[in-house]
Amino acid sequence: MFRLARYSFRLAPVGTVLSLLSAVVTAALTVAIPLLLGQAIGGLPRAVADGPGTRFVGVVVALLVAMLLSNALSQVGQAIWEAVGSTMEKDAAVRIGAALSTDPDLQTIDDPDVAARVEKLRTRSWEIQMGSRMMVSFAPQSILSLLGSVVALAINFHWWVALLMLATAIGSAERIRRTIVAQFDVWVGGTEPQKHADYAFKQAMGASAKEVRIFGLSRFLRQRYWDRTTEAFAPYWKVRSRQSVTNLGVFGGRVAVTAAAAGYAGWEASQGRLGLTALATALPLILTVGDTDVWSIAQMQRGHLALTWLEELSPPDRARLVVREPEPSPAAVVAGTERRRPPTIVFDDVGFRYPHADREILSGLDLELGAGTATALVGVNGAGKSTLVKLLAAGYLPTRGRITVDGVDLATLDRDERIAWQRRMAPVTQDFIRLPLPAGDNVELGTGLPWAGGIDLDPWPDTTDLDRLAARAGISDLVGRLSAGWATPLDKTLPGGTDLSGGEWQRIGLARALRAVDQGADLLVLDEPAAALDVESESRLVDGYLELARHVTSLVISHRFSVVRPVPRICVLEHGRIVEQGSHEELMQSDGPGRYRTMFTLQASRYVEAAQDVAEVSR
Ligand SMILES: Nc1ncnc2c1ncn2[C@@H]1O[C@H](COP(=O)(O)OP(=O)(O)OP(=O)(O)O)[C@@H](O)[C@H]1O
Repeated sequence: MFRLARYSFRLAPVGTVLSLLSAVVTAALTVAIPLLLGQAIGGLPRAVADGPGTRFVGVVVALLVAMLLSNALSQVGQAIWEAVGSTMEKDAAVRIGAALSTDPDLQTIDDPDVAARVEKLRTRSWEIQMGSRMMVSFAPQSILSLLGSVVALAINFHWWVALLMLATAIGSAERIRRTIVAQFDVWVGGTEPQKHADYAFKQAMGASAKEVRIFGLSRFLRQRYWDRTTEAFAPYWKVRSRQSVTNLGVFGGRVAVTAAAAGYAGWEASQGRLGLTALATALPLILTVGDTDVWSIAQMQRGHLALTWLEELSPPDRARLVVREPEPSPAAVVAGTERRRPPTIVFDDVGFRYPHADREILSGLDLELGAGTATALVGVNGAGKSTLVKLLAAGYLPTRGRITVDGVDLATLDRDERIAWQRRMAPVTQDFIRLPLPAGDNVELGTGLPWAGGIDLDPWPDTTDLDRLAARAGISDLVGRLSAGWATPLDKTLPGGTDLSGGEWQRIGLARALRAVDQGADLLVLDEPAAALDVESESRLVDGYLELARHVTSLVISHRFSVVRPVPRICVLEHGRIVEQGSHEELMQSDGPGRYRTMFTLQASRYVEAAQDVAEVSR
C-alpha cells in the first residue's frame, strides 16, 4: 500500500508532504484536545472559587487554539487534496490515452481484454485518488489518533479498558474492510448486465439520437437500462443483506463497549475513585476511541488494485513519455529533407488471422505495390480490404508470410521504426478523424504537427498555403461557405461552430491526406474515399487522386467502380488472396474467373437501368 504514497509523492511531492504533516498534527490535536478539556473542566471549580489563575487561562486558551487549528487543518487538508486529486485524475487519463494511442500496434485497441481493462480503469481510476488520500491523510490521521487516544486512556484511566476498546475498534475496522471490498467487487465489477445497462444508457443519452427518436426506441432503451441495472445490482443487495446482520452485531457490540466504558468511568467517579479532571479526560478519550473509524484501509486496498491496473496498462515510464513527449514527427522529418523514392511494398504469401479469431482473413496473399504506382483494390464486404491496410500500416503483423518495404520486412522493425513507417502514410480511412477544432486545424494536422505550431490560434494566421491546398483538394467552396472560413470550429456545440455533412467531412479528410503528402508522406491509402461523396466531388476526387498518385505509392479501395476504373492496376481480393489483377480493360476482357467483370457489370447495369428510367420519365 506504500505504493500509493509513492505514487502520490511522485505526482505531487509538496501536496503529499503537506498532507502527511497535516494528518500527523491533526492526530496529535485529537489526543491533545481531550487532555486539555480534562484539565480545563478539572480546574473549573477552583477557578470559580478563587478566580482563574494563569494556568487555568493558559489551558483554556490552548484548548481553544487546538480546536480552531484542528478545524482549520481539516479545511486546508481538503483543499490540498482537491489539488493532488485533480493531478492524479489527469495522470490516469493521460496514461490511459497513452496506452491506447502511442503504440503503433493496433492490437491494443482491438483486443477485448485491453478494452475491458480500460473500461474498468475509466470507471475506477477515482479509487486511486481515494486510496492515495487515505494513505497519506485519513489513514495516518485515524491510526495515530486511535493509538494516541488508547495510550492516553491507558494512562489516565485503565489499561484494560483501553485495550478492550482498541480490540473492538480493530475488529469493527476489519469487518468494514471486508464489507466494502465485497460490495465494491459486485458494484463496479463490470459484469455483463452492467455492460448492457451502460450500452443502453449511452445510446439513449444521445449516441444514436436520431435513430432512437425515429424508430421510437426510447422506451425500449430506458426499460432495458432499468432491467439490466436491477439485474446487475441484485448480487450487490444479496451481499449487503447477508452482511448487514453480522455488521449490526459488530457495530452494536462496539457501541455497547463504548457505553460500558463511559458508564464505568462515571461509576468510578461516583465512588470517589476518579477525580473530576480524570473523568473529564477519560470520557472524551473513550468517545474518540469508540468513534474512530479505520475504514480507510479498505479504500487503500481498492486504490492499490486500481493503481496496479493502471501500471500494467501504462507503466510510469510511458507516462513520462507523455509528459515529456518529443515533438511529433511530421512525415517530412521522417522522410528526410530530400524527397526520396516512394516505397515498393511486397506482400509475400501473407496469411493473417486476428488474435482470438478462428479463421484466417488473408491467406496466401501476394501483391506488389510498385514505387510510385497506383493500385486499386476491390472485393465484397468482409473480403479483408481494410485488414490489408492495417497490415500495410504495420498495425498488425502477418501471422504467415511477410510484407516488405523496399526489401525490409515490416516484422523486423522496432517500435520507433514502425512509428516512423506509419508517419510516411497519408491515410483516408473509413472512420477518419473528426476533431472538434477549426477547419484549418483539421486539415493542417495532416502534417503531423498542429498548425503553425499551435492550435486554436487567435488571431487566425496567414491562410495563403491553406487556400492553395483547398483549391487543389477541391474544398475552396466548402471553406468559403463556413462563417469564419478556416477558423470555423467544426463542432456545432462550440461557439461559432458548425457541423459538416458526411461528404464534407470526407473532403476535409482528403485535404488532410493531401497536406500529409505535401509534407513528405509517400504512401497514400484511400479506404472508401468516395463513400459519402456526390457525383461531382467523386469525379474531382478521382482526377485529384490520379494526379497525386504520380508522385507516391498509392492504394485506393472502393466499392464504386467509377473510382476504381481509371486506376492503372486493379486487384480483386477474394478468399483472402488476390484472384485477379490488371487494368479495367484487361479485366473486362480477361478469360479469368471474371469476378471483376461480374461485379462491374452488376453495378453498371443498375446505373444503365436508372439512366433509362430517367430518360423515359423525361420523355
Ligand atoms: N479486430 C477484429 N477482430 C476480429 N475480426 C475482425 C476484426 N476486424 C475485422 N474483422 C473481420 O475481418 C473480416 C474482414 O474485415 P475487413 O474490415 O478487412 O473487410 P473489408 O473487405 O474492408 O469489408 P468492407 O468492404 O465491408 O469494408 C470481417 O469478417 C471482419 O468481421
